[in-house]
Amino acid sequence: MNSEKIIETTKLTKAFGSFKAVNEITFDVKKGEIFGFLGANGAGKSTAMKMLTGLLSPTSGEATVAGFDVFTQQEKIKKNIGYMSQKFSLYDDLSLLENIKFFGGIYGLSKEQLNERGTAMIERLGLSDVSHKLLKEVPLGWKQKIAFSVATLHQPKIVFLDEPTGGVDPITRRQFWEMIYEAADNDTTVFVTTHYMDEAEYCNRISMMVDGRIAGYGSPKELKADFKSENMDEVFVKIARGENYKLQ
Ligand SMILES: Nc1ncnc2c1ncn2[C@@H]1O[C@H](COP(=O)(O)OP(=O)(O)OP(=O)(O)O)[C@@H](O)[C@H]1O
Repeated sequence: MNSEKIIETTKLTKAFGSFKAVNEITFDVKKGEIFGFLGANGAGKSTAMKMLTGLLSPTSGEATVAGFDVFTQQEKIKKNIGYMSQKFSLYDDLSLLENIKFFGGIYGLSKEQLNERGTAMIERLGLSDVSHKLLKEVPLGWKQKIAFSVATLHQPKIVFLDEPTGGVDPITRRQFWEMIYEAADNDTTVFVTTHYMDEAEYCNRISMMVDGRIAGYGSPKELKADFKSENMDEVFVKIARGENYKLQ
């Protein structure tokens, strides 16, 4: 990780009528960082993420993603990012390798790149022997790994992961996080939402949202010190209860 900012927001806001789903959030993400974006249900994470991925126009404030403006350069942003959602939209009736190639094609990779990177990816995942299996035949944990591979095959500058490990067991989650570390080691910035507080500990820095605003921001170590907590679970509970913090 270096000190170059790859995402930067200033008072970024999204209002639906008079309701501010995201209310003046200011934060930055550094290149190669694993940045955790946390908050209770309805705190405004998805709305913020949609603005940062060029899917939703902000109401006010400022933000750049990979150097591009979220108000005016949304198409350029989309070309420079990868995205994986909890409800990953891979095809159940395609094989693992076919899914990788199909979605890699959508991201604009050539046939040669798809063959080369798709096969290398499958090998790295240890799934070579089963690459012909249909997606519907494999466990959830494998699907998530494939979805992550698809989101990073075009080697984006930033990958956005929306609750990528929902519903899988701790060992599979741990393996998934190894992929995240590997991507970050290769200078891909990782922006990840999660409800698992053990995963929050794996992030370099975190922002925690409450009611559209940022209520906690810093490394896990800093947040534990700020909130006089032993672990991130405790930090989260204190923030969710509205204890001990100043909203941004
Ligand atoms: N299009 C919309 N119109 C009106 N209100 C909306 C719209 N989208 C989201 N909201 C509201 O904005 C608030 C924040 O929603 P958002 O989905 O961003 O939260 P979240 O933190 O991602 O929650 P979750 O973890 O449940 O996905 C919620 O109160 C939601 O009902």
